[in-house]
Amino acid sequence: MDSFIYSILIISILAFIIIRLILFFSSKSCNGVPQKRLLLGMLSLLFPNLDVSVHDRTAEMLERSKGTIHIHQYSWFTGTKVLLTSDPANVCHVLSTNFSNYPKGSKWREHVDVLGDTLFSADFKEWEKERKLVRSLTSYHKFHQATTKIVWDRIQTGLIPVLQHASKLALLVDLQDLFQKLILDIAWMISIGYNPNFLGIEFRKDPFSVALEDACEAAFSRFLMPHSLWKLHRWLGIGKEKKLKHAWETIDRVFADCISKKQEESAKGEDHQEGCNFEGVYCVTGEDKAFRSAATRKGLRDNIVSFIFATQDTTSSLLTWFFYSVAKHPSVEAKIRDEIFKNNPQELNKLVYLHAALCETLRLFPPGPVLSRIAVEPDTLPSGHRINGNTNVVIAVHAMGRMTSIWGDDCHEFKPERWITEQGDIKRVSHYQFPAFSAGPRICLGKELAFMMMKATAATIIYNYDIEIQKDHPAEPKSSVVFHMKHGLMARINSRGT
Ligand code: HEM
Repeated sequence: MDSFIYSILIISILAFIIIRLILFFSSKSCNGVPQKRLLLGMLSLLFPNLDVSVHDRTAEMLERSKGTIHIHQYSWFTGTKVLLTSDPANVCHVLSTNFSNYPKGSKWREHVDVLGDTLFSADFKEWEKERKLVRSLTSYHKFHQATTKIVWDRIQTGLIPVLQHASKLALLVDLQDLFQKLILDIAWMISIGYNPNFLGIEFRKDPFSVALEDACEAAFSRFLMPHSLWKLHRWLGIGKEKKLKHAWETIDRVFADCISKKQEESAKGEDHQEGCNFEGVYCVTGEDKAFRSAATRKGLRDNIVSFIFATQDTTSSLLTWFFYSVAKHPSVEAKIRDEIFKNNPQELNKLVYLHAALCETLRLFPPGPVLSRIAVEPDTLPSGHRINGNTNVVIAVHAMGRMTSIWGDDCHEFKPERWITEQGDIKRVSHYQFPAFSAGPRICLGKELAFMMMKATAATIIYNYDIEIQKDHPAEPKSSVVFHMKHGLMARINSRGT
């Protein structure tokens, strides 16, 4: 029955799309870009798993239209007009100068409803309050000390034994899966001081990461579909909505399990993280002294799930693309290793070339391929485009990393050197030109933490092991709000005996 309803739905949607495409192609060109190319570009944004080179074509198309495309015709599909931009001046205007006119909007909140009511989905006053709360945690000096300790401890006692085991038995392992588990354990430790130990030589199933990935895919497909269509899917309990329902249950179950185990540990006096995690921050700020009550437990659940999502999906995705890129560029790997040997793998601030190689990965494979905002009032952008209220402004973060107008003719090359000044420091690049961590008042709150985790993990692995990526492994991105690898990254790990 389920597949019957699904087939009928797919046939009617396809018929609808074909008719609309015929009408679409018969209309005139937009900004001098032929409609066929425009459609291809839109499709690449909507279905990033077509292949990575389609993203290059989106960048080309944006370049031809001077960085901005106003797609009036697209409104038939989502019910909203779309303006796609890669122009740094527009990015600055939307994310900073005219910030109050560009919230994420109520649809965004609905698309990521699995995260609950948190900083990520809030706008205006509610967002200000949430941001203040999370900031009070991330800028707390004890939080930095505690996170650094947690990260190194998980690498030494969690990651190294797994890599040693895989190396000894010459196992083929999925690096993406390893990074997801490592960062997940770290994120749980940071948020409530409890280690669920997903990373281990038993290669235990990790239902939480799978659930988060499914939730990301469902959120992405909601962005692509007309509102009423995904709601119909949800009502019928089919497709990605069915997966999301299961994912939601899993997330809630794992959350409840971790919280109760944490409470057991606390009751036994094994709590070593007083005042520097989410549980603690509620106490530190006096926001929510009674967080254990049912009403505030939801607040705690939403904040923790969002924090883990922000930390785990982004950082593990970037680490995966980093090892993929480094494997394709042995000279870069040699330079990173040389730098680590000259310094100490734990002195992360001295590892400038490694930092540059991570920035280069962020440029070419940003974990968040697009940023989306909704205009409240009509506005004129610095590029001269006039938009109506309710226009969806999409910042093409992924395409921006692949544009000659921003990065020069060698923009497709993986060249960490572009991030290093003549004095040997990291080059400062405007966030409006490189919005991988977003920019303006809503800029990512975890940039330093992310770099610390990525550098510590990468330095440890490159210092101790040779990573041999499986030949001809397909490196395709998933169709998701996060740029995960669709088939993971299979590799063998050879110990260097250092
Ligand atoms: C490579 C790693 C990371 C990348 C590329 C990244 C990127 C981003 C981006 C693009 C946004 C803006 C999203 C939007 O406005 O739609 C964001 C927001 C945010 N990130 Fe990160 N992030 C990373 C790691 C982290 C980590 C480790 C944390 C943990 C503290 C974190 C915490 C946050 C928070 C709390 C926000 C919401 C800020 C707000 O809306 O005011 N991120 N991040």
